[in-house]
Order: sequence, then structure tokens, then C-alpha cells
Amino acid sequence: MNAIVFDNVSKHYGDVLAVDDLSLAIEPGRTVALLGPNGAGKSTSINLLLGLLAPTQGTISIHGRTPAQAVKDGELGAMLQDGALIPELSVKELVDLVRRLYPNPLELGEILELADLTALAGRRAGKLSGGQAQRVRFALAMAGAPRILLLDEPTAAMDVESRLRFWAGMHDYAAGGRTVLFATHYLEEADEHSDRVIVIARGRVAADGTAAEIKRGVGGQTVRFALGEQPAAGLGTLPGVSAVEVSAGVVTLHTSDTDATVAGLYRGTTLDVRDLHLSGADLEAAFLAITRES
Ligand SMILES: Nc1ncnc2c1ncn2[C@@H]1O[C@H](COP(=O)(O)OP(=O)(O)OP(=O)(O)O)[C@@H](O)[C@H]1O
Repeated sequence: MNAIVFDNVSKHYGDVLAVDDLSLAIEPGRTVALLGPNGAGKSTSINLLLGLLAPTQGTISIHGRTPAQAVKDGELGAMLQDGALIPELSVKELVDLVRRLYPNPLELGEILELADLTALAGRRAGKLSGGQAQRVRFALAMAGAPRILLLDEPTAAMDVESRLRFWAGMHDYAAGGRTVLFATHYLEEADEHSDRVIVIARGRVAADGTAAEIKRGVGGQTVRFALGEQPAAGLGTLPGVSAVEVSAGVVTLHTSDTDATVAGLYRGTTLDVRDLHLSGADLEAAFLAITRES
């Protein structure tokens, strides 16, 4: 059974169509990035999953249950952008208070370790920096050991070091077969920390696949090498190649799949390939192309 299913879901806020007939399914154990520009509908989708908003149309199911039931059963943990913390409590007291609300919570020490809060356990929540408060929100999201973790722009306000530690904690949490869905506009985070990227733009799925597949889908990659005096005939028929340019003995192949083109070059031709350079479209270029198109 899928962990998360959106079935033709739309959400209107008055005249604004924030989510537009969205259908997608996420298998258990996946770490999925919901990537999109400002206003794409990421937070709305997460709030729909949590049952904080009701869809205008369509249905959402979480391990076969309604969002309300899934929340009640402790299936979902969420780290939202502005969750309030109780300022008088220490980090340890706050995390322990929340974990005790659940039937089978994680151990307190494990949560503090995963969220990199062990050294801050005695600090009052009201005295934390923005990035430290984010780590407490992460801890609270994991406290009940939910099978699905939803993270809305989790690294906003974190410095570089905190980000690294945060992602390490997220991967440790996900490693036990748990499902993680995180919203971000940071392309490099989607690229590095998910095994599936769903690009949404204007409330619709604009692309869906691994970061590598999405990059391949927009083309813009090249394979370049020194050809010298050898003939360029036949290079245009190599796998993935859409155009061939030759200039001053250097050939540039424009391709949608550098791996397949290079394999074809070595296996399917007898050319003496020297000074090989590959360049790929990065996720940023792919993202801009996709969100502009849709
Ligand atoms: N409560 C609301 N009332 C009216 N419009 C809203 C409301 N919440 C969101 N919207 C609109 O719905 C659209 C989707 O917003 P949403 O917050 O889901 O996008 P997002 O992808 O999370 O954006 P961001 O990356 O900026 O956080 C936007 O056009 C936004 O202005």
C-alpha cells in the first residue's frame, strides 16, 4: 500500500487555485523532495496531508486512511515553518512532554541525538536561535516515531553546519524504512537528499523522477572530445544525440543522456577519443526550464 496518495486533489482559496488537480502516489520508505518556486502549492499540499485544510475536490489517503485518522493514529509527524514552542520549558522538557503524548515514542536520548540537540538539552526554548528552534521542531516531529515525516522548508534559518547535521539526522531517521516528504526551494537539497523529486509549479506536477532523470529530461548536456583528423560521420546517430558540432578538430555532441552517448561512442565506434569532457544540465537549469514551461 502506498504511504501517500493524492487523487485528483484541488484546493481553492477563494479565487486562488493553489493546488490544481494533483494526483501522485508515494511508496513507503521513500525520501521525496517537493520542489517548487514560491507560491507553487507546497505548503498547501503539506497542510492538506495533515488535515489542517480540506481539499476543495479529490481525496488524500495516508496508508489507506484519511488525513484526520492518520494524524490521530500517530502516522504523521510534521515540521512546519512556524510551529510555536513553549518558551519557558527547556529543550529536554519540551521534547519529553511531546513524546509522552504518543503510545510508542522514540527514546528521549535518541531524539535529542537525531536532532543534534544533546548539547542544548538544558536551554530554555525561548532562548534558542532561529536555527536551533528549527532543530527542536524537527525533534518534535520525530518524537512519536511516525512512519511518515513531513518537513516544510526544514532548513530555513539554519547555517551551513546545522544543515549538514540536520540532513544526517533526517537520513538516520528515514533509514528504518520510514517515508519522508520535504518541501524546499533549494535545488541542491532536493538533488542530494531525496531519491525522488516532484517538481510542482502552479499547483500541478511539472516533473517527477530522480534528480538525474529530471536533468536528463531537459537535455542541455554535452559530450566533447578531440576528433583531430578523424571523420565525424555517424556521430549524430549515437544514443541521445540531438546535434553534432565540429570546430577546429573538436566535436561537441548535444545529448539528452551523456551516459548512453559515451557508452555508444566507445562500444559503437572505432574512434580514438581524446580529451573527453562531459557537461550536464544541472538541476537548476532543469528546474527553470520546467517551471517556465508549465
Ligand atoms: N490562506 C490563504 N489564502 C489565500 N491564498 C493563499 C493562502 N495560502 C496560500 N495562498 C496562495 O496559494 C498559493 C500556494 O501557496 P503555498 O503557500 O502552498 O505555496 P508554497 O509552494 O508553499 O510557497 P513558498 O515556497 O513561498 O512557501 C499561493 O498563490 C498563495 O498566495
